[in-house]
Amino acid sequence: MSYIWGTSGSGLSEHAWAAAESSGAAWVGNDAAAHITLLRPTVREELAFGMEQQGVPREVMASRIDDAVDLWGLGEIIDRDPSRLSTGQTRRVAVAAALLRDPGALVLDCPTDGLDAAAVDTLVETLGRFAGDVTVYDRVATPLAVLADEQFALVDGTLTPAPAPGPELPEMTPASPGEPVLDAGFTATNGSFILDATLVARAGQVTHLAGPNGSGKTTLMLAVLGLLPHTGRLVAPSSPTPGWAPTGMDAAFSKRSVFRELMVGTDAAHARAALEWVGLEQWADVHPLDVPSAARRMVAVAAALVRGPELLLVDEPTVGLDAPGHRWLARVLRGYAAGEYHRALGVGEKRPAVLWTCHDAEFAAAVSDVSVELRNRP
Ligand SMILES: Nc1ncnc2c1ncn2[C@@H]1O[C@H](COP(=O)(O)OP(=O)(O)OP(=O)(O)O)[C@@H](O)[C@H]1O
Repeated sequence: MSYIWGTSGSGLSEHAWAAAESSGAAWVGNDAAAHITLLRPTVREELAFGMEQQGVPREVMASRIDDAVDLWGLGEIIDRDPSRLSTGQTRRVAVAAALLRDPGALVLDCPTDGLDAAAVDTLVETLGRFAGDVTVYDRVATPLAVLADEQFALVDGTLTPAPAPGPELPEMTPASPGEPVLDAGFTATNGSFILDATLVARAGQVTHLAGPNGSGKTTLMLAVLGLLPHTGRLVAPSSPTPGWAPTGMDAAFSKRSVFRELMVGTDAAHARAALEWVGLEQWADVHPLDVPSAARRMVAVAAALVRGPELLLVDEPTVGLDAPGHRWLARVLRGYAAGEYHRALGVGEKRPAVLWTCHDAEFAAAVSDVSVELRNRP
């Protein structure tokens, strides 16, 4: 296996795409949802799609799909709409579909993004057994790097032998727990999925919301935001409403510059304060979709915190982050909970609560004061 890494903005995804096109390798890009065809009503039929195009006999198709369902843990979602899955479920389906075509070579861009630890293990085992050439692109070292025969850095369009850096783990002093800002003991519904969750997020602390793919972490955030129905106890701040940075951030941007994006729902003074405090000044006049992925992630986080909410919800912000981006994120999440942004706004002492999700257990533990695990089955 070749492992190619680069910082955000180095042209990594373009390089990956070009490598796949020129070699004819099967390709799964960093946006797994873009691989879902939207032509098929169930995950089973989605998995069959590529093999149908290849003319694979029906019984061979059925048996390969059964094996993939076992391998990737897709049994619970096999009859579900493939366009309405969780982030990690979507990537599992995209990677499984690519492998079902029995390709001679594979190019994967950030393939562990959104996958839980069990799915990452499956990916490591599967690629370890894969007979053809595999090229993995990523912004940091992931568990797949151990399989690499060679590692290269992409710098100015040129590949240079160099090992990928791991995410930097911040040194942190745990924060003392304040009053509960979010107090939930509720049942929420997301399509046919029912989430039962009990959770408290306290002022001044960064709380990590853990749980396997499809366990309901995003569902919980959507219910707290009032975007999904729930019954039971849900005590959360209502003014200002909680800030939310979704994993799929690109669809959330609606303005033609970062500065204008930060002004949504607030004013220029807040936008300026968030721009400076997060450290995004150089991108102020750039269209959000033209900003490299790590800085784009910080635009999404800045847009969520700009109004100074008491509760900040951040869903899988490490997706798309390079090593410096991890350092940046750790500073922003911890600093926000410590009240640094409110001090920068000049509104006095306030300790908000931060609730976030992240499948990198080591990084999550290094950034968080407490961790709460969801164990619902899809
Ligand atoms: N738009 C939707 N319509 C119907 N069901 C959905 C939708 N989005 C997610 N689900 C289902 O709700 C369940 C919980 O999904 P959710 O996205 O909350 O999980 P998650 O814990 O955030 O997962 P991941 O770690 O993969 O991001 C899953 O079974 C998922 O398939």
